[in-house]
Amino acid sequence: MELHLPTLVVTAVGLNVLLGILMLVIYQVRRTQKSFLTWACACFVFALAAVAASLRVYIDQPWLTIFTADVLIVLSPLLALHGLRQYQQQAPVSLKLVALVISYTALPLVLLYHAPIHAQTFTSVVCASVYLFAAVYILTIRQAPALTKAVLFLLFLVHGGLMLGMAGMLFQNLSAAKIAMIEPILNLMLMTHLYLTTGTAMLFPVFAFSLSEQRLLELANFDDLTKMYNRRAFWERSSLLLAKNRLLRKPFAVLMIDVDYFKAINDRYGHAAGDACLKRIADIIREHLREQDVAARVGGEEFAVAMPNADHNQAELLGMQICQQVEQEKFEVAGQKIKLTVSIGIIYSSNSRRELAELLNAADTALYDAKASGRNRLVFG
Ligand SMILES: Nc1nc2c(ncn2[C@@H]2O[C@H](COP(=O)(O)OP(=O)(O)OP(=O)(O)O)[C@@H](O)[C@H]2O)c(=O)[nH]1
Repeated sequence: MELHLPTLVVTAVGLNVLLGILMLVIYQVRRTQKSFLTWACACFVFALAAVAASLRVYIDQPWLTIFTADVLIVLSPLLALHGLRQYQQQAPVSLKLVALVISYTALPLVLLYHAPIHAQTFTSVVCASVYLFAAVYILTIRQAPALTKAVLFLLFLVHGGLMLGMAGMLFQNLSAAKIAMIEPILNLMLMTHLYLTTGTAMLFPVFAFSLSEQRLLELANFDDLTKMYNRRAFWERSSLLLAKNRLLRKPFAVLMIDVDYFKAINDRYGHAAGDACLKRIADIIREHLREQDVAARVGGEEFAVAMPNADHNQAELLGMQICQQVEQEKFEVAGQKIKLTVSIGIIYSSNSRRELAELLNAADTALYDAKASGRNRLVFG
């Protein structure tokens, strides 16, 4: 295959400058998202690096075409990674890691830049490490949508592998004569590197926006503490299930679950301990649900479960299991063992004819009765 490296370099530089400008425009609109500014810098730095490196053929100034170019080549993915960290943490992120890697890169390059092949081998190893680190890092971004995450992971992984391959080839052929022999392969690798960098940069805005979209959905539907549905999402989902069951004349049950004397737990052990208990109770509820059940945290220390197509015994069994497990559990918080109980009100509709609001009110009344008659029990409404 005929390689037109100069054309490709010009295209890559042009695209990265354009991408950098695009990120700057986004940053103007979203001043709070510093990551766009960092990604813009990464694009400009990459374009500068490509220009500096390509001048090698025309001028003999190794401090610029090798030392400066190689430092910039390492700086670009480091900045991209820094932007990802800023986006994930949504808080100021220290530049320590960037400064550290750049210092440790620049120092050996001061000694190596008069031997271009050695310098290029070293730079490839550092870049490979940064890309592989970024691949692992992207997997830790929990709330990222799976597809964008997988594509970015693959891009970083392939890029890391490519850089390692490049370093390996350069290392085995350290003499200039041998390098001339493998030049077409090196050029191909360089081309792939330019494509991969530009492709990755293009993905950043997509990644950032899909992450915000995902976060918005999470905020709209999920409770932050327990990761259960919130009251709104519970209402939406159980209304649909109830309507479907009504058509099929199938039964429907609702459980309202409330932690007993929870105020005393907060007062005695602190709010953080209370939070940890709520999280554990949410897990206990989750562990006993059937696949089709919908559970939610509908109030401070109140949970609800909708059980479509469940008979009376199944609703009672779920209530008993939750009651018993909470009672048996020793909630370990900050080295202390806390005992808790829950009260449960259950309402059962054999043909799902009642409205959701009516069922929830009836389950609430049953819960009130469970509290009034001594707590740590379940009562059917
Ligand atoms: N830790 C923590 N506490 C919460 C949260 N939401 C509500 N609470 C607390 O839950 C407690 C509920 O207290 P009450 O409604 O008086 O009920 P209780 O003490 O559980 O008593 P009974 O329900 O009558 O058994 C209050 O102290 C709230 O501050 C939360 O997200 N985290």
